[in-house]
Order: sequence, then C-alpha cells, then structure tokens
Amino acid sequence: MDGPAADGARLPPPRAGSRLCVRCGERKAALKRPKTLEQICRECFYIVFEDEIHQTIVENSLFKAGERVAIGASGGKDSTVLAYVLSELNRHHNYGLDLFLLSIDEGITGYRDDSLETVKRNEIQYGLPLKIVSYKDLYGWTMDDIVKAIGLKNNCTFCGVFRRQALDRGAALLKADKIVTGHNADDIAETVLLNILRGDIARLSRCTFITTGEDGPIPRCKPFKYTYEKEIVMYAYFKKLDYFSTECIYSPNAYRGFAREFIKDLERMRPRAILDIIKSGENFRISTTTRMPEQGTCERCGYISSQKLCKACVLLDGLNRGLPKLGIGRTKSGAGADSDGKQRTKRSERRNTSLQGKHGNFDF
Ligand SMILES: Nc1ncnc2c1ncn2[C@@H]1O[C@H](COP(=O)(O)OP(=O)(O)OP(=O)(O)O)[C@@H](O)[C@H]1O
Repeated sequence: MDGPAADGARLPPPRAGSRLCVRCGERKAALKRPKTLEQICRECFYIVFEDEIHQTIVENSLFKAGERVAIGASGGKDSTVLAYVLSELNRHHNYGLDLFLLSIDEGITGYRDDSLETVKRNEIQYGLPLKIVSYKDLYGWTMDDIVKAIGLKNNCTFCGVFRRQALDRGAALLKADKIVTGHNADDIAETVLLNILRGDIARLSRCTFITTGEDGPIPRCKPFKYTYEKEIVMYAYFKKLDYFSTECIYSPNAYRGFAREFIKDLERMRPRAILDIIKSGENFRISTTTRMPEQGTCERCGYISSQKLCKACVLLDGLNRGLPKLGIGRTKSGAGADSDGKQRTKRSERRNTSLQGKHGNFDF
C-alpha cells in the first residue's frame, strides 16, 4: 500500500522491512527517510525532523525571546505542520514566543472556506489564537469575483499580490514582530529554478533568503527552508495532524507545475538534488552591472513598492475601473501601456510573470 499522498507528494511505502532503526539500533525501522534514505523508526524520525527545524531556527537566529509571531496558516499540510512543530519547539526549547495563527480568506468558495474550517479546528487543537482577514474586507473583491472578471488565466497574479499584502496587514493587526510561512525546501528549489528559467535576477538573488522583508513592515521567515515536502507529509500522516489537502480550484500554473515535476524526478534519482539546488541559489553572485529594482513606498497606500504605485494598487485600480487586465502583461511603471521598446517590455514581463506561483507569489 502506498503511503500518504498530498499535494503532489506521493510517498513510497512507509514500511521499511524488518531492519532495525539506523539511529537507535533498538526499534524496528518504520520508514525510509526521503531526505537521506536512512531506515529509521517513527520515534527517531520525529526527533530528527524536529531537531533539524530547531537547528535551522537557532543557526539563523530566526526569533528573539518575547516576539509575537504570526504563522501564515492556510490549513494545508505545510502550515499545519509548521504551527504544530513551532508550538512544540517553543515549549520544549523555551523560545519564549507568542504564537498566533493568521489566515487569509481569499474568498474561494469550495476551497478556502473548507480549509479555514481546518484552521479553526487547529486553533483549538494547538491552543493558538486565530486571526482571519479577507480579501473582501481589505480590497472589496473576493477571488471568486476576480475570476469572474478576469477568467482563470491570470488570476494567480491577483491572488499572490493581494495575499502578500494581506499577510502584512493581518500581522500588523496582531501586532506581530514576524510572519512565518510553511514554504519548504521543494518550494524554494522550485523557485530557484523558475527564476533561472525566467531570467529574473532580482528574485533569484533573494529567493533563498530564509528571512526577507527586514526593510519592510514585518520580516517574514521560512523555518522549513531545508525541510523536504515528503517528510512534512509523512510527519503529518504519522502524527495524524488535521490538515486540508485539496489543490486550489483556480490554480492553473502549468509552468510552475512543470518545474515541480522536474524537481520531483531529480529527487527520485538523487534525494540531495533539492538541497543542492538551494545551495546553488544561495551561492549565485549577481553581476554588479545588473540593474536591480529600487525599493520605495507606494504613493497611494504606503506599502513597499519599487514603482510609484504598488502592484496591489495597480491591480485593484484595474478591477475597480472595469479594466481587470490593466496590471497584467505589458505595463510601464506598474500602470498604463508600454510604448518604448523591447528592453522595457522584457523587464515588465519579468516583473509580472514572476509574481505568479502555485498560489501566486513565491517571493517571500
Ligand atoms: N490563505 C492563506 N492564509 C495564510 N497563510 C497562507 C495562505 N496561503 C498560503 N499561506 C502561507 O504561505 C505558505 C505557502 O503557501 P502555498 O499555498 O504556496 O504552499 P503550500 O505548499 O500549499 O502550503 P500549505 O500546505 O501550508 O497550504 C503556506 O505554507 C502558508 O504559510
């Protein structure tokens, strides 16, 4: 029988024969660790899984005692495991953090409403206060409305741009010092690859940072940067965690899907491939002649932006004026039509396409 399957991560059978665990040498091995292919028992798997995350947190000084940390909680496997493991580590290692669940309700009927029910149960199961903020309240539009206006093709751009800002705004309401998200090693390797494929040097240079946005309103970090998706699914399965495993109904991004499959193939042949791609991403050096966007603030909403208007304001403007494609495709300074030649067109295309992810924005 196959192991748990979720979100593209089909696992090998968790049984590992009658051998003894290579770590403790006492209990029977219950699984082959996807990251190292070691045969280990369940108890040792929990220990190494949690220890590696603890090491990542400590070595990268992700938190300071007394901080308020908002966990971006979608109800999916990654953020559910993150909420569970972070509250366990906070207790065991006395991090001294105040943890909160922060959910963004994008307004996707039959998807987010169901996954939010999972987060509401997690609130009780883990004893973590939950704050939900919605696109409808923040922007006056749900994703259902946006898809009606724009169709399926570019909807991920809206969703990703709005979510990024909504997480900041929700975290500000919680007076959080930090946001953590469940982006895992597979997600990061995939983003490295996509940024190479798109020639998006600005994002390539920062997509492997474990903490980003230190110059913005609230820094955000990724404690699962080195954690394999397959191990997250295994952990959730063995611990019987309550999570929601349906893919977004509006998620058509074939290009990212292709990169994802490619990485899964590499992982099958060589499990280290995921870590190696991340390592390559970490070690790229950007040539000093490459033009990088300059960070400023949006004239309208004050949110960080490298243009006069931030992407969220441009997209919202388009929606409200009945021109939903305004902020999509070829734009000049984030708004209006492009007219001055190839190079600018290429840059603006890059800006726009690189905002699209499995769920929109992966530039965390
Ligand atoms: N609606 C949301 N509300 C709060 N946080 C979110 C939401 N959607 C995504 N996130 C955060 O961004 C991370 C990456 O999200 P994404 O949907 O791209 O990946 P995923 O692999 O499906 O994650 P998950 O399994 O947690 O849903 C999530 O782990 C979560 O921390």
